Amino acid sequence: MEKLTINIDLVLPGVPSEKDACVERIIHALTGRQGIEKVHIVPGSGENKAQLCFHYNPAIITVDRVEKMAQQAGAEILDRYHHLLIPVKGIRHQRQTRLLEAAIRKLRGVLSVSVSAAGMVFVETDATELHDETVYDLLRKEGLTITAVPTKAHDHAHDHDHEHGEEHHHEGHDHNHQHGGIFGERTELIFSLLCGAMLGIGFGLSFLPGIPTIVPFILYIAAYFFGGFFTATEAVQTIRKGGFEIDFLMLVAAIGAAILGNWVEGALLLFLFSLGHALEHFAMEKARKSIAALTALAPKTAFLKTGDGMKEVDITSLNKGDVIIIKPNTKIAADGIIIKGSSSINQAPITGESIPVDKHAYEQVDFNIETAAQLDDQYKVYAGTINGNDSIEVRVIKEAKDSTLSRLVQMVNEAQTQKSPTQQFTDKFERIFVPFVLVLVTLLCFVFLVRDETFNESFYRAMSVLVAASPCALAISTPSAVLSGVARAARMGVLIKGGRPLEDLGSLKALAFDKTGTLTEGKPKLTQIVPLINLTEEELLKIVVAVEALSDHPIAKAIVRDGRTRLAGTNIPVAHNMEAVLGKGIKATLNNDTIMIGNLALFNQTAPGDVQTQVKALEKSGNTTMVVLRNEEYIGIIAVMDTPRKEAKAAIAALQQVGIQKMVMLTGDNQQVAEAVAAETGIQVAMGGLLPADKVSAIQQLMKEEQKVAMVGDGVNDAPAMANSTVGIAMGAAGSDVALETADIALMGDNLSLLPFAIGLSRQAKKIIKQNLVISLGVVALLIPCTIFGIATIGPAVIAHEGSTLIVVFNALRLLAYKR
Ligand SMILES: Nc1ncnc2c1ncn2[C@@H]1O[C@H](COP(=O)(O)OP(=O)(O)OP(=O)(O)O)[C@@H](O)[C@H]1O
Ligand SMILES: [Zn+2]
Repeated sequence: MEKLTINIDLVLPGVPSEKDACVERIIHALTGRQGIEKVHIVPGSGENKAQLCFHYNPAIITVDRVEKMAQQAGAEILDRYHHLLIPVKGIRHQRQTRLLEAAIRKLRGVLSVSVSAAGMVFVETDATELHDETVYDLLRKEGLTITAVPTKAHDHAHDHDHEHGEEHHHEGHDHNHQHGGIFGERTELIFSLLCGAMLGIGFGLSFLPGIPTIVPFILYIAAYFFGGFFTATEAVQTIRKGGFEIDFLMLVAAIGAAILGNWVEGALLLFLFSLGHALEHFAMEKARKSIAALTALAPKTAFLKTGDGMKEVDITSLNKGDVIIIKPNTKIAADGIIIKGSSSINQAPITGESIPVDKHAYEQVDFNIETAAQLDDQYKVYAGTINGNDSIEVRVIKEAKDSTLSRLVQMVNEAQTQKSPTQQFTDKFERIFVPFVLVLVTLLCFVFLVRDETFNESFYRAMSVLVAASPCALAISTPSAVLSGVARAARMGVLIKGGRPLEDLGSLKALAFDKTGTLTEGKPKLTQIVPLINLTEEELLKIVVAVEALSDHPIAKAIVRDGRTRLAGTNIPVAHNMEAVLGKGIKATLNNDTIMIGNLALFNQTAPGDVQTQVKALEKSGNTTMVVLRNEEYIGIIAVMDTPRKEAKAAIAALQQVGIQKMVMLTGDNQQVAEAVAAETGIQVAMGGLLPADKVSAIQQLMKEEQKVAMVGDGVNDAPAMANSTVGIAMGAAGSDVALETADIALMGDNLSLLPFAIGLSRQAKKIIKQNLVISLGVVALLIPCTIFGIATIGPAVIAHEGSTLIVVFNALRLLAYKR
């Protein structure tokens, strides 16, 4: 049996993560084919992307063939399953999203669908049954405008041009369908105000003597028209789809009032209802615009270097490898590596950190564009960030659509379509509650049969109860808060991938941290070189640097960097056959010697007593210590020391303040160092000497004690622990695609101080969601008995109903202004 691992994004380019259904599909498609025994996912960690691992029998099938099969299956799946993320305009409120979802779901070939009230439609389709165009057409038929060329999570280069054309082609004609109407976006609000005006004037005139009764009557009819126009259009649309919602019921109530001769009351009802809706729509639009503002961060054009001059080009026409010139104090147009000049760059638009970061040119001229994303942050710039006072030249390493900013915007857009647990609960509640209300209202219409009252009175009571019991506020209470929370976080450089992580983060009490790179800088310094045999420090260091040069562990990088400086000028030999021993050390061959470098565990604690004592002594003083073995001989000890991040202590204290009770550090480093760092940063519990698998069990144990636990890490050797926690939080995600993709919450900046902000914001969001539930359910609970027993009539019922809807929306909007 042989194994072959292939990066998932090579077989399924553009698939957002290994959790995507398409990964399951490819595994399913390939498992059991002749010669292939097993296919499974190897989760990504650090800069290693997630991979597919194929276990195949080389006697039956060649490695080339396996690879071909994987590529082919991947292409077939991507051809077949499309993920469409479509930004639209014209969704007016929460309820409409459910109708839309239902309508889209009815199309044959739709696998999943989710619509956010802020105007983002996510559809997963089986393209053999359904053309993307059909989905777009349906959306247009529903009166929506598609505001941008839909981004496809699964991007096929070949059908892109075609789509572009189609989009433009349709645009002009869309406008007729749009809700807007003659006064543009504000039409609904203006109509409702007109309704109110007509009603007011008519009502006033009805008291003046000498005015024929027909005049106020005509004004009331006009008020009905303006107040009922949108409500009626919507009700008709809903009924055509076989649904039926509060719009229809409002209309029935208004028409009922008119039939009974109570035009004033009916018009008042329509006025309040339409005004409430217009304002609700207006408020949601505000949250949506806050997200849309992110997209506007990137400049539209770039200055492309051409020979000795430059020309302004559209950023979409930039290719990897192009060189662009960034003028002082302008926005950077693409993700890239600085190749000339140095400048201090304001990365706040992406990372939320307002202190500019000094960056300079990468010395090596012809670097590999494909792996350049892994270079150190000091050379890397991001689209959307702002250049300081010096001009720089940047080699583009990502196309516009793949830039960190584009990915961020796309993920924020996706996040809005993910329903939170509370919203799932309220949706479910409504499904049970609404039929119950309808039965109650129907019964109430017939009260006049058993009580001494007129049908009019019974009908009125029934209508008041109906208005009182409509759960409009409930429906929007959670999505509005999630939307505002996600939008606010994104502006600070914190990506929250939906309502679930937002709510979880807001309710957790325990946090686990990775040490290296999370609580510490992750850039240790070489502190000790101790030869154990007759070797000079220099000779020992040469061996160590040669071996560690093959590893990309942060410790290895540190040893190589500092070692090279110390050995400046001398020749460093080249080692071969590197093998990493997870969480313990490495092994390699150098001049026919086998060299092993690692902690005591690597040698199963069999190192001689005096070596152990020396190691323990070094560890006591906070060093991460490694023993060097040549063949059978212990030849030396080297030690490195990492420094805690300067913001760590304050961040931990702030976390305690926002109510995180338990904070634990998990590390592969030795217990002494773990405790030293814990003491310096203020963490209560330090657990050292953990292998990645031990970190997972530590998380599981914590979850048993605390229910919800977040794991904060940098994605290097802690991805499995992050995946097993309630919420995985990645730091420094701007520089690491993998961290950005796999985490539930990503801090774009490499700075811990965003964490208390994110947690504070989530707590606030959670609090607001709770308040909103109490308000919306409370009003309904109070109003139902009040209307049944005639304490409140339809007028107050409408006011309370619309009022509570507006209160919850505006309550949620407070999150947009959340300050740390
Ligand atoms: N390339 C290497 N060279 C020498 N020692 C190594 C190497 N990789 C790992 N080790 C040893 O194994 C230990 C655990 O490594 P591991 O990668 O699990 O954790 P870490 O990076 O030290 O800390 P954290 O778990 O907080 O990220 C290290 O402290 C070191 O002693
Ligand atoms: Zn395997």
